[in-house]
Amino acid sequence: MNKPVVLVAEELSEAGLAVLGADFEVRHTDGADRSQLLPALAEVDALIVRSATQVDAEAIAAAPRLRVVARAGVGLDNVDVDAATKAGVMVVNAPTSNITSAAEQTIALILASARNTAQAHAALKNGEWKRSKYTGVELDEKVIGILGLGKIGQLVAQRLQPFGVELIAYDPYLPPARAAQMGVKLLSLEEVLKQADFITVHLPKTKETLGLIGDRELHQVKPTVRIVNVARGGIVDEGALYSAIKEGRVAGAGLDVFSKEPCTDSPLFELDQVVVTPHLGASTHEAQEKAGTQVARSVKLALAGEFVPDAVNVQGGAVAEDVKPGLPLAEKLGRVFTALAGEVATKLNVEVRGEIASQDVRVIELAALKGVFADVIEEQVTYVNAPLLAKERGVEVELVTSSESPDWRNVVTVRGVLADGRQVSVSGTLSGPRQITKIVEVNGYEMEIEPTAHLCFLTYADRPGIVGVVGRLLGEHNVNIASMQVARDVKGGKALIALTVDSAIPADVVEQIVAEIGADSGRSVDLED
Ligand SMILES: NC(=O)c1ccc[n+]([C@@H]2O[C@H](COP(=O)([O-])OP(=O)(O)OC[C@H]3O[C@@H](n4cnc5c(N)ncnc54)[C@H](O)[C@@H]3O)[C@@H](O)[C@H]2O)c1
Ligand SMILES: O=C(O)[C@H](O)COP(=O)(O)O
Repeated sequence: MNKPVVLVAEELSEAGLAVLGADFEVRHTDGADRSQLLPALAEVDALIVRSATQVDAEAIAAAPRLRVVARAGVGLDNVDVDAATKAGVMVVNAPTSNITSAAEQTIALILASARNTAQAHAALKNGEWKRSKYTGVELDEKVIGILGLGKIGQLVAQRLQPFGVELIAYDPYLPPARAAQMGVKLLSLEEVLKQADFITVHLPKTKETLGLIGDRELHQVKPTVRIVNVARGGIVDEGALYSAIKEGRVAGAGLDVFSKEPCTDSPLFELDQVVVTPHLGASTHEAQEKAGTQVARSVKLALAGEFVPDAVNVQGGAVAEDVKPGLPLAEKLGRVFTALAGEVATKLNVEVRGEIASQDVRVIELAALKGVFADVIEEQVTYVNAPLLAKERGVEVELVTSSESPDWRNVVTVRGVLADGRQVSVSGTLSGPRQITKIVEVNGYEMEIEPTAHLCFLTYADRPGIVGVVGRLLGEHNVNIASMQVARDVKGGKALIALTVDSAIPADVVEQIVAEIGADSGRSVDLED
């Protein structure tokens, strides 16, 4: 069997490659070069990138087999997550892998900017002993303004605390109490701009943050302010920063990131007050090892069809161990549901009852939806795009949970209303120490059958002789019955036959059975992939 192909489009640590191991065919390309990247994507199952590869809609469309894009780092501004979601492609990152390195790089740039370290170093190596020119400022008793008090902003705050600084921050999405716990006062952007002696940026690059620190904002700051950006280029407008420094409205800057990268030529480079590094925030051995191994583990999980905790475009959080076995069960129930319904429902309830219902079981809803659409949609259906497919088709989906489950430890039910108002339901459980998957209810009839590769359900008016007719017709068409159960509401009422058979029952044979026994409905279900 061919091994899944993992395309590594930027440098990945040896440790990351080692985690991938021998089960994958690992290919390499230069992701920054479109003419190499696009053709290389044609056969890949997974793509691993850092920040230099644009994983846009065009790249995703060039990869028909793609199942996961893994960003070996934090920022996802180079990945079109919406396009990936529509294509059913999971996107993962390594959200904590390089935050310490980025925070340390921030401290380095703050200090370098305060003490002119880089400029003095360059001058001295050039034979110039200039002490007064490079007189700097202390951090002690200064006000540091942090824009974005998230993971990195918080680490920066912790690391600055011992310098005797006052910490203020702008982050409208963080509760003030959480900031106060860290000794940081949350203020408006305007107040931070007015009060800060140093401003350090730790925001994601989004529509709101692009150009957030522009000309207007740089007219509000102290002329002694130094601005450090280790987040993303463009959050601080480069043209506005250049003018502000030139005009003496800003004292200096430390920049690790640029609006267009690689950036080897910028008016800012001409200014002695500006210290720059080429996007080195995450470039430490430690961060790269963590990023590489984390994304490699995520890629393995994703290609094994398992839930990936670091996936950014899958609803629900980490999956508890006792919830995991419910995923293949729910997916099977979703497939049986659609086969029984013969159409996509207008309203779907995914019910989880029993012990596991006390956990976060949103992923069971996803698995059921994945099953519901698996056999009716041409494109690949995954945990990623299943909710989107439901939304696009106007299917209302609700997750119902209850710790009460009278008959079974845990039961999952997929219940739906069809366009004509009919209701269809199927329930299943994992039974016994071997956790065998069983269907325990169909359309209100109790039963116990294993959802093997080929199933058939017939609903008819209860009367003698029906089982014989079904057996004879299947025998005549060489379909071997593995198991059969008959359930009914009341004697002489409505009855249901559930069959497991050894081979698929051709549609015309089902029709013939339905006709001969005068069944209300007959549905065959093939769960074999
Ligand atoms: N230079 C590097 O090598 C390097 C390394 C790692 C991360 N980064 C970048 O650093 C930045 C921060 O990363 P993080 O892991 O701390 O992210 P994070 O998501 O943990 O934190 C971001 C913070 O910004 C806040 N925020 C979001 N939008 C905002 C807005 N419009 N106004 C004000 N606050 C807003 C959020 O509430 C959050 O607290 C990202 O841009 C990331 O890409 C750069
Ligand atoms: O967002 C990130 O993780 C950092 O900016 C690092 O990017 P890099 O992996 O390209 O160094």
